[in-house]
Amino acid sequence: MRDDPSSLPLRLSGVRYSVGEATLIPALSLTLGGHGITVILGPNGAGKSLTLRLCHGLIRPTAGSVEWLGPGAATIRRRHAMVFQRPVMLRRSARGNLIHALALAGFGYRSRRTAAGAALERFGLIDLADRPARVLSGGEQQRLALARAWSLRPEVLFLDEPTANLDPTATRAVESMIEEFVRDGIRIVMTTHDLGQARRLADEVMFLNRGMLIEHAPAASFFDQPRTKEAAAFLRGDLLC
Ligand SMILES: Nc1ncnc2c1ncn2[C@@H]1O[C@H](COP(=O)(O)OP(=O)(O)OP(=O)(O)O)[C@@H](O)[C@H]1O
Repeated sequence: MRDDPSSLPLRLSGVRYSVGEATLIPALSLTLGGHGITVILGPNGAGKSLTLRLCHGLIRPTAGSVEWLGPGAATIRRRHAMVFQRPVMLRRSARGNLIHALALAGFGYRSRRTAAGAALERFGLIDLADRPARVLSGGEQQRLALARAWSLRPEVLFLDEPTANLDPTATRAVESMIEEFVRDGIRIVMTTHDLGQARRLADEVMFLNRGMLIEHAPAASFFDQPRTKEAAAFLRGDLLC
């Protein structure tokens, strides 16, 4: 568990995001605090990835605000990281990719080698350490991307469909890593299209449709008693309009 001051809660107030004439997110307000795993659900094009990108600061709202409100929010070191559906690996070994990310984050020569070794050990990647990262399988690359994010010690980790295109064994391996992150005190915010995975992992669910937050509820009540007809239809597998 971390003992440094938290940068959470994260508050989005009246966030609009437009590209040209198109308003993709009309008005999003939400607060993320506490611990555990928030799963963002919704049909294709609902705005799940855009919401993660807005939270992480990869894109800026056209209107409204994204604010980290905790006492640790002002510290210089970036407190949040994001892992994408298709991880970007540099043309170097698995270990080299970790060391490079740690160097960019300001780790010294010795400490980045130690931290990279620790991440490879911790997540069962040591046998792959010297292989070129780009020849690793999709599941191995995703585990390496997660280990790379973990090694940077983020407080919050945004994961965009971390198991898309992975087989059940690789999916399970990634889910185990996510559960370990939570045990380490990392706050997870992730998207998935896998409802089984959402049920296995989520502490709370944010359900989006057409760029709007329709429900934000504890996972048990969302799955057992969705409050809106849109969420109920989504859980039944019906098409939403
Ligand atoms: N730069 C952009 N320019 C125009 N439209 C965009 C842009 N980025 C996203 N969109 C549109 O915004 C909508 C929401 O996109 P987003 O990627 O957040 O959806 P999503 O919920 O993650 O969908 P999926 O489940 O298919 O990944 C989509 O209709 C998408 O086409």
